This record gives sequence, C-alpha cells and structure tokens, in this order.
Amino acid sequence: MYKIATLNKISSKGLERFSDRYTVSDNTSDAQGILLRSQDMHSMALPESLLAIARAGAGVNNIPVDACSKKGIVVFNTPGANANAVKELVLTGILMSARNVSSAIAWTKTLTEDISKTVEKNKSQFAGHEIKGKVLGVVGLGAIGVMVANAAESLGMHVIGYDPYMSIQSAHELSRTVEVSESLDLLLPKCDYITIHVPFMENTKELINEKRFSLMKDGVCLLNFSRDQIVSEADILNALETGKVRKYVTDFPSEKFLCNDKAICIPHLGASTKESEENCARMAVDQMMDYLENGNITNSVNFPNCSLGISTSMNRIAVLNKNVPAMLGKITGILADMNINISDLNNRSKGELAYTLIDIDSEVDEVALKQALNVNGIISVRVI
Ligand SMILES: NC(=O)c1ccc[n+]([C@@H]2O[C@H](COP(=O)([O-])OP(=O)(O)OC[C@H]3O[C@@H](n4cnc5c(N)ncnc54)[C@H](O)[C@@H]3O)[C@@H](O)[C@H]2O)c1
Ligand SMILES: O=C(O)CC[C@@H](O)C(=O)O
Repeated sequence: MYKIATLNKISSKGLERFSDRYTVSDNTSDAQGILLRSQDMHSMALPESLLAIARAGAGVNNIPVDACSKKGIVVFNTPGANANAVKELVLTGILMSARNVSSAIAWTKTLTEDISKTVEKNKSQFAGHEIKGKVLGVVGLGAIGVMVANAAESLGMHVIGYDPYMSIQSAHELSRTVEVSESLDLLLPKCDYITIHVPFMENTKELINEKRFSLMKDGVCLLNFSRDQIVSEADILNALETGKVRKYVTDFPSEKFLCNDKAICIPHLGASTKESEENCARMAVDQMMDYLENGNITNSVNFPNCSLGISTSMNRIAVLNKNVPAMLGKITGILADMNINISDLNNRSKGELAYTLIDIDSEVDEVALKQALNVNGIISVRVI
C-alpha cells in the first residue's frame, strides 16, 4: 500500500485515478507521496518515508526543491496543464484594464435612483480604448506566455515576446508573426501592455523594478499572473503614483494594492477553472503513480525524465545519484559483484543529479543491495 497526503484540495478527477493500492488523506506522517497546489512547504518537516511530491500546477516556489534533491525526493509539476485557464484570465485582465471595467462596475453599484439617466450622463468618465493595434509585451514564452501571445495577436494586438531560454516546443508553437526581442530592456519601451510569465526564482526576483519602469512608456498597463515578488512592490506602487503605470493587474493581492484604485486585484484565480484543476490533478496523480509503481520519472523539476516503461521484470532497482563521473560503472560493478544480471537499464542526468533504472531477472536481497550501494554519490536506492 502507498500512502498519499494531500495538502490542498485536489480535484476528484485526479484522486479517483489512484487504485486500491493507495490510501489518500491529509496526514503526511509515513506518506510516500504528497500532492499539493499552493501550500507553502518551506517550513514543513519532510517525513523520512517521502519519495515524491507532485505539484498540481506550474510554480514550485512553495516547495523546498533543493532540500528534496538532497533527500532523494522527486518533485513533479504539471507543465502546461493550467496554461489555457491563465491565458483566458490574462486576456480578461487586459480587456478589463482597457475598458476600465472594474472601476465602472464599482461606480454603477453605488447608484441608487434615476439610474439610466445618471448612467448616460456620467459614463464618459469610464471611456476606454480598444486593444486592437496596441502593443503587448510578453515576458516569458513558456506554456502560458505562448498561448497569451498567440491569442492577443488574434485579437489584433501587435505582440513582442522575450525569453532567453525558450524551449523548442514554445518556439514551434509561437505564432510566426510574434516579434521576438533580443532583450527585456529593448522590449519595455515599445509596449502599451506588459504581461509577465516567468517562474519565481532567485534571478527573477524583482525582475520588474525601478530601472525597468523607467524604460517603459508612460501610462503602460502591467499584468502579473506569475508571482508577487517578480515585481518590486515599492517600485510598482511608486510607478502607479506617478502615472508611469496606468493600471496594475495582479493575481497576487497585498494590503497595499487593495486600497489602490489603479490596481486590479484578483485572488490568485489564474488556474482556478474546473478544466485546469482536473488537468493538473490527473497529470500529477499519473506521474506520482508511475514513479511509485514503476520508478519512471516524467516532468520532474529536480531529477531527469527517465523511463523503462511498466515494470514487468522480476525486480526493478531505482537509484537516485549525483551526476559525477563513473557512477554508472560503480553501480553496475556492485550489481555484478552481487551476481545480479541486468536485463535492461536507463540512465539519465539533469544538472547535478542523475537517475538510473535497472531491470533485473533475479531476486535481490534489498538490505544487502542498499548496504552495497551505500557509496559516495548515491542519494537513495529503491527496489520496486
Ligand atoms: N496565476 C496562476 O494561477 C498561475 C498559474 C500557472 C502558472 N503561474 C505562474 O506562471 C509561471 C509560468 O508558468 P508557465 O506554465 O508558463 O511555465 P513555463 O515553465 O512553461 O514557462 C516559463 C518561461 O519563462 C522563461 N523564463 C525563465 N526566466 C526568464 C527570464 N528571466 N526572462 C524571460 N523568460 C524567462 C522560461 O524559459 C520559460 O519558457 C509559473 O512559474 C507560475 O509561477 C501562475
Ligand atoms: O493551484 C493554484 O490554484 C495556482 C497554481 C499556479 O499558481 C501555478 O503555479 O500553477
């Protein structure tokens, strides 16, 4: 039996995929797997039993990924599974800002009498502009950025994108007519709207700051559906105050934005659609089960993708190790010394980490194997 703990509400469309070999609860003690959405795990003690964490979503900044790598805990996310939901809310944000929708609705709700006359007399204060022909800058051309760029183009916007690490898949999916900028600083002065779609990491912390605001057009609209700390709070508040930024549409409200008329605050709803929650949950559960039952890794953010398909051999050995020279030779040498015959093997690396899956046709003494493989560079060993 495998024990799975959920830290957030995970769609039943995902949870129902667990077979009767699994129990699911919110109790993390003795859990082999954790499923979560945005719950912050940084101050949580990781149970010794934990083998994998699956984030039903894209961002993993709520998970202590480095600590997990050291302990041999594989961290998964669900790339692209919620991208369409975010794209639709970003377009909503652009249109709401262009047509002053949120302030207009708030004003309309204050009306008490003679409503149609008052509306016609005063509506001009909320007159907006069309987005057709306006320039949109998309920072980060991953799953969400590419969808936003393509959709905005089809609404008549001219789109400029920037992503120094764009994947082949994104390059393939991005509309040919989207202009690709060589640098962020060259993109900023050209845009009427700028939308951020990069992950939150050390090098994207306050990516949008005072210096970057100074490069933008006066009256630009900034949209942040990525993470709060990618935009400097003090600097965006100042930019709203001076009028450099006309509107800030954010999925990450804080006290200071709630009382600012120029901020359109959304309560982290980017991924909150039935479809997206189901997609993320299905993908997270499938990846978790394939890892626990077969040792296969798909869409991990710390360990490499590696598969030997469904396990049909007598035993499968899964070794998480450091990506240093001679590891594979060491592992296979130890198996040879134990008179274990290898029938299939896959070894993959990603940055400083590597993973080796080995199918064997014989029984194995798990305790003796783990003892023999307790050598420098090996993080963990599992017999499946
Ligand atoms: N609001 C929400 O509910 C919601 C939902 C999903 C994702 N997100 C956030 O959006 C982020 C992006 O999601 P995604 O699914 O598109 O992820 P993704 O990994 O597909 O795309 C991120 C892109 O950013 C690029 N990038 C990284 N650093 C960059 C930099 N300095 N400048 C420009 N580009 C850079 C990467 O190369 C990648 O192509 C997530 O990490 C998450 O924080 C929020
Ligand atoms: O789970 C959510 O609601 C938000 C997910 C989102 O922030 C993500 O990074 O995928």
